[in-house]
Amino acid sequence: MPSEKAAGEISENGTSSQSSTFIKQEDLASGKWLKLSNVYYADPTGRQRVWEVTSRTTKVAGDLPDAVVIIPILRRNLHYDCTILVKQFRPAFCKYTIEFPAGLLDPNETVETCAKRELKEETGYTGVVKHSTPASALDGGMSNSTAQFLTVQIDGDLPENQNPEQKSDEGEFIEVLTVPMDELLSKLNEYSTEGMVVDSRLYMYALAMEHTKGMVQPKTPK
Ligand SMILES: Nc1ncnc2c1ncn2[C@H]1C[C@H](O)[C@@H](COP(=O)(O)OP(=O)(O)O)O1
Repeated sequence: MPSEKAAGEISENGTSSQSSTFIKQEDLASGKWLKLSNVYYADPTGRQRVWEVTSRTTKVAGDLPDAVVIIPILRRNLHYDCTILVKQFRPAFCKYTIEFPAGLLDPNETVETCAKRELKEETGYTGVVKHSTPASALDGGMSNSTAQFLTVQIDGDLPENQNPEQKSDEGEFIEVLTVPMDELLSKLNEYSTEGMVVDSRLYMYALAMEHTKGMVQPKTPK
């Protein structure tokens, strides 16, 4: 029989017996690309609280992601499987970052079309979408920004993928890195040591692959 819970207590599946509710949003400042707002809400005890939130002005619709992130898998005859990463200067850090290819969703564009377009623009490669995630939070503590992650398989033996040529936007200067999947975590550690900032989703992807190889043994219930 389920045990009784105190008000606001979190259950095993993560739901709360009382929930927080939105009250109102007050916009504080807006630029061309980003907006800063105060979001007022009531916590589970009924107390009013405020949170500072950033959002993108480019959001197409609430139920669509702001961005699409591509997980490229490059398959070639007689080669180990590789992934394709992008290195670019990010003004937020004033440093170079290492990320999966990604981009903002354009109006009237599907996530699949966006993934293929961004992959072509940023890396020159053409591929096939194999898997897509739901929209997930990119930095929930400070922003409502979301992304869908699309796994795209690239047949590196096809003629169109022999000499991939980027189609960069004006002001975009992107270096393409081809990294064997097997060496991903150690390569990311190297980039980090060299002073580049590695995107945390990419880092977690590499770390999870190591976990599945048994670096960290999942605890099983006794
Ligand atoms: N905070 C910001 N400040 C200035 N330009 C921004 C911006 N956010 C987006 N942009 C513009 C610059 C580029 O033309 C474009 C970049 O879009 P993208 O290639 O779709 O995404 P990403 O930069 O994540 O790869 O959007």
